[in-house]
Amino acid sequence: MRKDELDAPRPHILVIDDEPHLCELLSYRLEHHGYRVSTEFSARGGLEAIEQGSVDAIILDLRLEDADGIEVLAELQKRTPDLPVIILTAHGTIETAVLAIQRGAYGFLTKPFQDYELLQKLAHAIESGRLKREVAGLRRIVGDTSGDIRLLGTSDSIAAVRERITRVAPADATVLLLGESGTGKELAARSIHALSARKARPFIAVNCGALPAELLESELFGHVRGAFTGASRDKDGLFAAARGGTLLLDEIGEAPPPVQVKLLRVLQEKRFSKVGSPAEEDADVRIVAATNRDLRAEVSAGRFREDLFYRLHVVPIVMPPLRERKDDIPLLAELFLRRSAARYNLPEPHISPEALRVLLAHAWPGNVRELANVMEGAILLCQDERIRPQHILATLATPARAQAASTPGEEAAELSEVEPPIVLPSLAEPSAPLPPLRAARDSFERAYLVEALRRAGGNVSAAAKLAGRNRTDFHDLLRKHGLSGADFKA
Ligand SMILES: Nc1ncnc2c1ncn2[C@@H]1O[C@H](COP(=O)(O)OP(=O)(O)OP(=O)(O)O)[C@@H](O)[C@H]1O
Repeated sequence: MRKDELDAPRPHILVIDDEPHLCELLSYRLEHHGYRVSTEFSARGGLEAIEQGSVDAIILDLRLEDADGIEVLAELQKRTPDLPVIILTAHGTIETAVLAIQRGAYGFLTKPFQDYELLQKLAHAIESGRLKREVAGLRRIVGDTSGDIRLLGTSDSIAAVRERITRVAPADATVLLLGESGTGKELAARSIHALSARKARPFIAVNCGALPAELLESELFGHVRGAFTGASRDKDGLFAAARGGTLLLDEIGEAPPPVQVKLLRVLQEKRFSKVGSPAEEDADVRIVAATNRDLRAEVSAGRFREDLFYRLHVVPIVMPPLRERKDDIPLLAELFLRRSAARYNLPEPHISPEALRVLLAHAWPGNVRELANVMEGAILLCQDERIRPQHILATLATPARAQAASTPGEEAAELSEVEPPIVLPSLAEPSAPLPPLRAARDSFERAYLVEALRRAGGNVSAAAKLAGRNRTDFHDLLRKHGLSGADFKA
């Protein structure tokens, strides 16, 4: 080994796998190649371990005894988005591994794997994590705002939301953000934090619907050693981590009843206790909650506590759906086009007036998130300086196609040429920029889902069957692409 290699700190790998034998084997192999290795046998232990910091990459088994690997991955992504995760999977679970990649895992290895595969993937993953952190650091230095927290748009309704945010942000009042998926609730929460006196302290978002009650409770409030099997040490929760800052309770409508009880106490008394401990601590945290459910209906149905509802409903802010503020579409579409062009290092095309009309005709069930995805797909399909209707239609849901195709004249002729249901970036065109594999795969996946829904007449179970996927996975895919079965019903 060279001297500089000896001096360099050894990359730290965290292995989360409930098979002790495999953990031992991986440690042995990786340590032999100069890595520092820690192992955890449970999701809970793994999540605790990354809080100690200093991990460079994670190897995660998708089948853990105490949690579903996909959910653990989502949690890891939320807490440490730049930390690369390599998934370990057995034969026969490749589909899940692919889903994990779509959810942000760096890569996957199928058991049994060869040393060279493991080492190669790890080296790439660590390098990619390092670059991401470096870029994020540079962005902070040059004040780049592509991770922007402003709610853009010139419509009256979004201007009213911005104004309300500006007014309530400095006060410490609890804010409840209501609105469909993809309307910008999380972005609004970040704006509130950034405009408040707490801005120098942490902003932490937690999805209350993603974890089982017990795990969520310990995530939020922490636990003491011995509180439950496997609680081998005291651990702080997110209320402690966000001290002085803001905690976004996302999908609050899905919070399990025991967690609702504890949250009510925090809102009433500003105090909480760790799981398993009688001692109380101050909750110096501003709470922002968000939901796409009708919380009043949840209260009436007995699924959400009425007292908690009133505690949260201090300052409600309703995020308008994109279809009700179509004036914002041109500006947002341009913005997402510019961002995607920068991301893929492509020239910035213009949106043709015909393409803009298609954008304006669509109902946007997935709201701003869907628009961002469609513009990303369009730039990858576009081969010159103009985004045309077919680039939009290739990744857009059916209703816009139907509405746009009824437009008279030349434009309708252009639209009728775009029927092929699944359009791939033209790989046969050597002069066209080759999109990154992942983006091309996403673009294809979306067009495929649109076609499956169209053929199944909007029936999600039937479409899932056509695609050979189970209903839950299929729903996840639809959500990812901002698609809804309802839009394909006759
Ligand atoms: N007005 C806006 N200006 C700029 N970007 C926006 C705006 N609204 C939403 N976005 C972007 O759209 C995407 C979805 O927004 P966000 O995650 O905040 O929505 P959400 O309502 O929290 O969705 P969900 O309920 O599914 O969690 C994000 O990338 C966000 O930055």
